Amino acid sequence: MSETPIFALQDVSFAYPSGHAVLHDVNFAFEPGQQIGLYGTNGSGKTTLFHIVMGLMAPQRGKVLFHGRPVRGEKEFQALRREVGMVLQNAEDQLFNPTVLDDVAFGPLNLGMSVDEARERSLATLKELGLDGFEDRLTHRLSGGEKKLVSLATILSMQPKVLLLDEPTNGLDPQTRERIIEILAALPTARIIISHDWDFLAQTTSRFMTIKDGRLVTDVPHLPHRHVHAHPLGDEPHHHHD
Ligand SMILES: Nc1ncnc2c1ncn2[C@@H]1O[C@H](COP(=O)(O)OP(=O)(O)OP(=O)(O)O)[C@@H](O)[C@H]1O
Repeated sequence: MSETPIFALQDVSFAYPSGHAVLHDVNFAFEPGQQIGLYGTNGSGKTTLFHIVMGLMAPQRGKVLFHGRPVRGEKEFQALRREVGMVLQNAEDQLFNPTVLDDVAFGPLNLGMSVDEARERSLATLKELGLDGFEDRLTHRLSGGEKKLVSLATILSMQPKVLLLDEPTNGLDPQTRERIIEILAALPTARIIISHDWDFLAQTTSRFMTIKDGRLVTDVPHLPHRHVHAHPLGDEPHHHHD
């Protein structure tokens, strides 16, 4: 018997106001403990899917469930966002405070922590990400990779139960990417990670899902290799039969 999903999408269809239909009858249940890599070609609707889960956009058909109940209003989505933290594809969209500490402490303060607790939590998170000493830096002056790391810190500092990461390794150098792998590999937190970086997904998730033509089409355990050279969901390798 499976546990109640943390969140689920039920018959979700979504089109942008331009008429561009992106998702078609998507059904998906995210169960506790799952660590999923989400793959799909550019423009296939991965980010859109995340935005619908978080309540940033409403589907024309179907619904989002949170712990088995339909999520209807902003108040209910706020409850969902306490458990599900999303790191946006574009760090610039996530950072809106003057300093790094303000940004990283924003979530914890919002969750009701005291200023001291929030500061302590934020400094610890920054340290974990190798960003000691960054707390007083001005966010708008950071490099692209640093912004990416700080945006991850703004979510990790809230210690969400589920992490939704939208292309977290984009623009990172190999060492920084490796650090993110180490951090995520050590975290037990359930997650969905959108990425085209197979090796990264192999090290930070345990299943693959693909989205194609607006439908979730694959859900397979993926290769446990540390270095994945082949496209695991691509063409079948040619088998030679005797
Ligand atoms: N605000 C919008 N208005 C109209 N169309 C949009 C809007 N945002 C996204 N789209 C279109 O919807 C489709 C899905 O976009 P989405 O960002 O979800 O794809 P994605 O799978 O995350 O892509 P990528 O891998 O390139 O980030 C794309 O064709 C995109 O051009």
